[in-house]
Amino acid sequence: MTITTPSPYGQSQAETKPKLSQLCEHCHSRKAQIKRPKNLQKICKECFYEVFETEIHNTITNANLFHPGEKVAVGASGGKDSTVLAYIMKLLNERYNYGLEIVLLSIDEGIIGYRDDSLATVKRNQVQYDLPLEIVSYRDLYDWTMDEIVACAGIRNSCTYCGVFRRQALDRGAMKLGISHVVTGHNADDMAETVLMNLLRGDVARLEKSTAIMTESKGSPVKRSKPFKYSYQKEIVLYAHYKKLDYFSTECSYAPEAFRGTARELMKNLEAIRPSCILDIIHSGENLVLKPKKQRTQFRKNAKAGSKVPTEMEVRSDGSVSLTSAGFVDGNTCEKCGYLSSNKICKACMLLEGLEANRAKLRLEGDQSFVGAAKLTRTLENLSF
Ligand SMILES: Nc1ncnc2c1ncn2[C@@H]1O[C@H](COP(=O)(O)OP(=O)(O)OP(=O)(O)O)[C@@H](O)[C@H]1O
Repeated sequence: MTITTPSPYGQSQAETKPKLSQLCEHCHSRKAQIKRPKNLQKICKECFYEVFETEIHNTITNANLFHPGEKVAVGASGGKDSTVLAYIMKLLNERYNYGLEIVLLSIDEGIIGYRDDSLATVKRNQVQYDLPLEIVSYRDLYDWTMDEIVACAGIRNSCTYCGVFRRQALDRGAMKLGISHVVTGHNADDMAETVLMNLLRGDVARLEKSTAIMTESKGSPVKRSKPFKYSYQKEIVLYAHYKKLDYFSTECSYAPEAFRGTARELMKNLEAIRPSCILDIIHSGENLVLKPKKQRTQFRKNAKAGSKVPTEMEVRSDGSVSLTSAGFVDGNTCEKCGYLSSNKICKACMLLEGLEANRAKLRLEGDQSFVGAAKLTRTLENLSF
């Protein structure tokens, strides 16, 4: 088999699997079978499993991610990252006696032909890994599915809606299970991509948090962590492939957020020239020293006073939606849904308000059809809330 691995020096080139005569650079006894995307080391399958698993264990222990007796939910989408995460969490928990109680938590966003198929994979994983599974749907929580949202609000902002709703849905699902820690399959590529994106957008507030392995949002009792913070996407795929894990590999039916897609392309091009750049970008993000918050807040206030003042929701020129804080304090609950929120109205309710307004507008215009309504989608893509 030919593995297409980019050259670390200059132009991309197809590199073949190490020659069978080459010995593993790790154990020096077995034949090398894999060239590690992270450092181009030629190693055997067994050593690859060992280094890959040990690096994740080291990430977990260095960051003190868990404590014995803790109940942890694995955000399980059925995709490669979270499938490998569920497998590895179970494996490491048993190997190193973390003492965790692990549950699979899936969100059904209501995307026909995508999420229904990937959830079927999670249901098989539940049996394969012998882990309990909880499924929470947007339909039950918000009375909207993503298919309906896209038909109503257009495809351009779909990632924003989905991201806000999923975050809250994961929290709600975890709280329902009495769990206050969710782990997700976000990997090193995702993290480097986020650093780049925030840097390119000048989003200093997000830049500061983008390399955190554990995050706790204001107003949420559920913390999140990323045990794959230093794991390369390509290695996760190789691991899933060689371990023959059962995962769903189709991309989401809705286009990725435009700007993230561009940052991803940029990352891939950089990785092709210099594989270590993924870790280097994360390292740079970790070591960025930002101005003290007070000065930055003042700077933002001045900028706001002199220019267009962003309201609670702003549709940016690249099509993404920015939800800005209205300045309320921690510990509030949303006035509409009662869910914990640092704002008067939680982000999910703000988005739902916009959707309901659009739905009402469409009804006034006499158009009742939502699902698959291309004309409607085009019209609504020009609307902002
Ligand atoms: N529907 C979902 N239900 C539960 N967790 C989810 C869901 N979607 C995403 N996640 C969590 O968020 C992580 C990042 O999701 P993202 O949509 O960026 O997908 P991805 O990089 O393709 O990951 P995966 O391969 O696991 O689908 C996933 O690894 C998973 O842990």
